[in-house]
Amino acid sequence: MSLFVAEGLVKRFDALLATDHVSFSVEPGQLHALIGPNGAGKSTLVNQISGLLQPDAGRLLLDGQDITRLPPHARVAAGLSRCFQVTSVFKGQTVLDNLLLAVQAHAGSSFHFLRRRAAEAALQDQALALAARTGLAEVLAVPAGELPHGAQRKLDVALAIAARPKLLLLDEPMAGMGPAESAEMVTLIGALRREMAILLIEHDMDAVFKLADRITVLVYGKVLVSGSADEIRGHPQVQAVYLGTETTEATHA
Ligand SMILES: Nc1ncnc2c1ncn2[C@@H]1O[C@H](COP(=O)(O)OP(=O)(O)OP(=O)(O)O)[C@@H](O)[C@H]1O
Repeated sequence: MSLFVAEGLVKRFDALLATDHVSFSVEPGQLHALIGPNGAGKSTLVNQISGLLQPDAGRLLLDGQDITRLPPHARVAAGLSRCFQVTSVFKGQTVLDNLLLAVQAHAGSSFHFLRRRAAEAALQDQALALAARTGLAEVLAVPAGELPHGAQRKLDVALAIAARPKLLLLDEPMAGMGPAESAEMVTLIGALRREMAILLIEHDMDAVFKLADRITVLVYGKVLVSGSADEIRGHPQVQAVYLGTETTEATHA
């Protein structure tokens, strides 16, 4: 069974069909990338998946559960975490405090049987483990707002995986990064994909081809093609529409 299914999604903005009967699925353990030129409808689709926008038709299934009508926080509880293009950290708080808040928010009742000291120690352990996994162990005492851009994005990822998602939705995690920071983010995502399925929306094509098991290409709100990284790389229509050098979008990508 697919871990995540988008089935016949439709979203209209007046006369514009921004999502035109989009269907694709993410398999367990896979990193699935969603690419497409500017204006193809990626953000509109991601917002429907995370629950910020309601589709006009179609449905979304996560691990067999219909999540189409759930509000965003209920989707997180169901196992779908999103990392935003715009950072969601508390900038005045230290990295450690941000991690502790996130771990605590998702701990639920799991520490209720512990005494307060022991529960605090368990939360602290989880926050430190999260920092180690995401390469933030050296900057725990730094206020989040003072981190370099790349480290802020890592903190975003850390906050999203604190919820222990089944599917992690990464919305342009490399945006605004230089080559060194991008390379670090590719390494981090590469490590996470062993633990959870990932849906990656990204303009950086090198990163997409390095990381993706499957790629879905959106053009004018429609799925042009879905396939393995090799199939997409060699697909003539994809090359013409998206990877070709003749369009400004391709330069941007
Ligand atoms: N709230 C809205 N109201 C009206 N039109 C919208 C709205 N949001 C998006 N659109 C339109 O829908 C189309 C798809 O936009 P969308 O932002 O989803 O594309 P995108 O692939 O994410 O683009 P980019 O890569 O530039 O972020 C565009 O033509 C856009 O102008």
